[in-house]
Amino acid sequence: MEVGMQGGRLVEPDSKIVSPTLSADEVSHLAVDIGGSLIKLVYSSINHNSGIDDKEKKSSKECSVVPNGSSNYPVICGRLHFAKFETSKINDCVEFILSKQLHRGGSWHHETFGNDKKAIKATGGGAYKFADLFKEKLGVSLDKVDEMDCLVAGSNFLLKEVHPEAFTYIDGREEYVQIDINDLYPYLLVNIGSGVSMIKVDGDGKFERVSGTSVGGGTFWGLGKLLTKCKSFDELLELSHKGNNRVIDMLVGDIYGGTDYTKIGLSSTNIASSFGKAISENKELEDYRPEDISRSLLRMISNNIGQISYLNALRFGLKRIFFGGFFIRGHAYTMDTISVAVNFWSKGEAKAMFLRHEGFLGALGAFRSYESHSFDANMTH
Ligand SMILES: Nc1ncnc2c1ncn2[C@@H]1O[C@H](COP(=O)(O)OP(=O)(O)OP(=O)(O)O)[C@@H](O)[C@H]1O
Ligand SMILES: CC(C)(CO)[C@@H](O)C(=O)NCCC(=O)O
Repeated sequence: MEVGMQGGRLVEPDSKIVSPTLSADEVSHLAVDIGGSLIKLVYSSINHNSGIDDKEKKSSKECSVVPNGSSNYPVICGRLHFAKFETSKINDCVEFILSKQLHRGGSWHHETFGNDKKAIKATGGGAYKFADLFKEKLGVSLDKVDEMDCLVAGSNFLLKEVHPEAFTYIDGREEYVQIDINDLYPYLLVNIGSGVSMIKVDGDGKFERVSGTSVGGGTFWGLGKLLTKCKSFDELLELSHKGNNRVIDMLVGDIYGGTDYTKIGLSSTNIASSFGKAISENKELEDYRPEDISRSLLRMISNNIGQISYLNALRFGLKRIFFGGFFIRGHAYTMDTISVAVNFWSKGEAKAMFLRHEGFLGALGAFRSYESHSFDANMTH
C-alpha cells in the first residue's frame, strides 16, 4: 500500500536536499507500531527527481492515495509505504526490514547533523517488549512514542490531509465523507485492535482516552480460532461471509414465538442473546458449521463495540465516531453491524465512519513524530 506524501515537508522552490548517499526513490524514514496482534510499518521513499509518476503509480500493486491540499511550493516528492506482519512472526518483520534496509533510512541527514542515526520511531506495547530484539538483530534503538498520541496524530493527519479517507457504510454502500477541517473536532476515535480504545479527540494533541474494552479484535480472532479451527484471520473472516448467525444466536422471535416486542422497540429478528441458541439445542460444537460460528462471533463483537462506542459518544455529546484498527479490515459485515448498532442506539443521531487506512493510525502517528524532531528541520534545511 502506498501513499503519495505531502506531510508538510515543503521546501522553498529552489532549495535542494543534497545527499551523496541517496539515489532516486530511496527509503528515508521508518516508523513501527508493534501491537498485540500485528506489527505495522510505515516508511517513506523519496524521489529527488520528479513527482509520483503515473507509470510508477500504475505499477504499484498496492493502494495508493494522494493527500489533499495543494501548495505553491514544490513538495519533496515522497511516497509512504505500508506493511504489516503478525506480531507472533516478528522475525519475518525483521527480515523484511533487513532485506529492504529500512533501518538505514534517514541516516543520511543524521550523519550530516550528528544525531543518533540508529533510532527509529516506535509505538505500541511492542516498542517496549521488543526493544532488545531490534537492537540485537538490527542494531537500532526504538525511540518510543506514546500509543494514544500516535493514534490521534495518525487519525488527525488522515482526516485533514488525505482525501478521500473517511466513509460511511450504509445499506451495503460506502460513501465518502467530506471533512471540513475547521469543523472536525470534537470526535470519538474508536481503535479496534486486539483490544479497543475509545478516545475523545478535541484537536491536535488534545485528547482523552475515555473508555476501552478488552472484547475486541483479539477476542474475535482468538475465540474464532478455538471454535472453528481456522488457521488464519482471513480464513475466519472469509467464513463469516457464508454463515448465518441465526443458527446460533437466540432471536427475540425465538423467545416471543415469532412476534416482535414492539413495546421496547425490538423486532422478532433482533438478536436477544448472542450464541443463546446453543444452550437449548442438544448439539456439540462439531454440529455447528464454522461459517455460522464465525458470523455470530463477528456480529456479537462488532455489535458490542458499536454499542459501547455510541454510549461514549452520548456521554460527551459527540456526533461523529471514526472507527480504525485492523479488526475492521474493510469487511462489509463488520462495518454494517457497527453502523447499524450506532444508528440503532442513537436513533440516527450519531454517525459511524470508517477510515481507509484503518490499521495504520498508530504507525502513521509515529512516522509523523519525526517531524517534531530533527526530520522536518533537516528536510527543509
Ligand atoms: N492478518 C491478520 N492477522 C491477525 N489478525 C488480524 C489480521 N488482519 C486483521 N486482524 C485483526 O486485527 C486485530 C489487530 O488489529 P491492530 O493491528 O489494529 O491492533 P494491535 O495493534 O495488534 O492491537 P493493540 O493495539 O490492542 O495492541 C487482530 O486482533 C485481528 O482481529
Ligand atoms: C492495552 C491497549 C491500549 C494496547 O494497545 C489495547 O489493547 C486496549 O485498548 N485494550 C483495552 C483495554 C481496556 O480498556 O479494557
